[in-house]
Amino acid sequence: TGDHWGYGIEDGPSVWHKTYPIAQGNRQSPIDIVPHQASCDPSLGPIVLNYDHCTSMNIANNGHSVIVEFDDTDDRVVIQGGPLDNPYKLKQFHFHWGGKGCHGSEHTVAGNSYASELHLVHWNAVKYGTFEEAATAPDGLAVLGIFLETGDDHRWLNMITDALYMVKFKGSVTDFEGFNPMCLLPSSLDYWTYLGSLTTPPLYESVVWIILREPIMVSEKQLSKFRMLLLTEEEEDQRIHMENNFRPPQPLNGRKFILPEV
Ligand SMILES: NS(=O)(=O)c1ccc(C(=O)N2CCCN(Cc3ccccc3)CC2)cc1
Ligand SMILES: [Zn+2]
Repeated sequence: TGDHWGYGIEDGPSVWHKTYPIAQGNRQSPIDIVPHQASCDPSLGPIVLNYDHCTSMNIANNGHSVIVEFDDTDDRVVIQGGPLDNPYKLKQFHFHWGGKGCHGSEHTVAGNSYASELHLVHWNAVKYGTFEEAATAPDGLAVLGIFLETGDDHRWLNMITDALYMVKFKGSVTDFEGFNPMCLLPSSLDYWTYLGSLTTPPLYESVVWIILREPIMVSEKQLSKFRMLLLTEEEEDQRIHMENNFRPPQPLNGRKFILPEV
């Protein structure tokens, strides 16, 4: 079994529906966010993040992205407020990016895509026993999406990009402890929110999306280090670089993306 999906012509987003029919479901992600078409909901409060006790464990190349995993056995790293009825616990974060000089965000804003997009994946540990169980429930996951725009060097992203050479090959993992993702947040927590799905197989429709409106700035040099990652394993002869690992926007199907009263 294992994943035989990817982002190429043969195995990319346009054929995922053959193995994962939910790809053509009615709450798929990502979407194109058109700010002036957003609905206002004054009852939506601010997002509250509490990442202070950082319990990152490792950084890994899973053949689709680079992922930093957290120890979610404690209840310390949480997101709450906004559209969320419960506190959710941080499980992992990962990135999506483009090729050299190409943009690679998943969500777009009025048709414009950013260079990259960071996803902080949280799960509803109040209602569900495990991440895997939550990942199949309509209110199981909350993913915080942050856009990355090219500009100045991001001083804290270097901690991640400096570790990427250790996880060059698919299937590689290395210790990565004590990283606090608070350092990757923009100055404003203003957000849009909508109900959607995982943007990779199995594409479960289990995600409350919270997309921050303000991007963070990273340098082209930092982004180029993500493209050094390989889709292929160490023992393989072929070396295929990991880039353009993003799904394009999906039909809204009548969904609204909402912003709190500005
Ligand atoms: N781009 S994203 O939408 O933010 C995103 C979020 C989370 C994942 C994620 O963690 N995985 C790996 C493992 C768990 N599966 C679910 C599962 C698979 C098999 C048995 C039960 C649940 C989901 C994919 C992927 C993508
Ligand atoms: Zn993602």
